[in-house]
Amino acid sequence: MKFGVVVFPGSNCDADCLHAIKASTGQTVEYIWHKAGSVDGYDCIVLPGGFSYGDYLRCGAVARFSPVMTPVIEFAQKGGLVLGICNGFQILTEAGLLPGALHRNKNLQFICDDTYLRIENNATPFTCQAEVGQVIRVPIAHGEGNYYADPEIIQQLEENKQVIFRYCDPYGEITPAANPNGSVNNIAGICNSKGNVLGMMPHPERCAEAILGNTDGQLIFQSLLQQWLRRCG
Ligand SMILES: NC(=O)CC[C@H](N)C(=O)O
Repeated sequence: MKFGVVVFPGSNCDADCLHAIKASTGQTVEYIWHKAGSVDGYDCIVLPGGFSYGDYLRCGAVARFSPVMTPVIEFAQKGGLVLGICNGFQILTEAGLLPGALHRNKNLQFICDDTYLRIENNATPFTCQAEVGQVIRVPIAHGEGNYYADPEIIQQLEENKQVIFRYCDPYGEITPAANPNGSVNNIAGICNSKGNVLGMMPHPERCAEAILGNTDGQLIFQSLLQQWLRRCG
């Protein structure tokens, strides 16, 4: 399986992603420069976290027009796997590959903290190695992570089980206190209706190695590998 991690000007989690995906899956992982005109040959595209284009206008609003986004959108529309982490999630909403938007955090501050996430759906390529209801600990680091969509969109997301991760307490309870940024329904990550595009604000690449004291993030990368082996192996 071949992963590609897109590097935008201002990405700062690209190296972490490349390293964590390699360490978690043993697969080939390469950088893709934002000016690339093609993503041919990749099985999964990762849009990493960071401050693409200095977060000018809104987070992700400029990166969405990077040349690489044309082939990434085509790849996603053909069913290719796309994972957006933090700034990557923001870029996916700006590009229209995922519904809704990431607003400023409710407290208007940049938040860097550990969060607990409840896995809401394991019938996706990103969570097939997880149990529904499983709680994982994954850090966040963002200023604009407050997920918002119109009530009709939220209803659709909930009915179609497109909410994949929800902020919860350590016991899996979805409480207002466990919601770090004001996201509607404690939403931390969603997928598109086909299930091949996922955006999440927390950073699995920052908790995917024993030396970091937390390997929970491996679950996402290992799920991607397992579903690929099942389909193509
Ligand atoms: N870690 C990140 O990707 C941060 C995303 C974005 N710059 C924000 O602050 O919300």
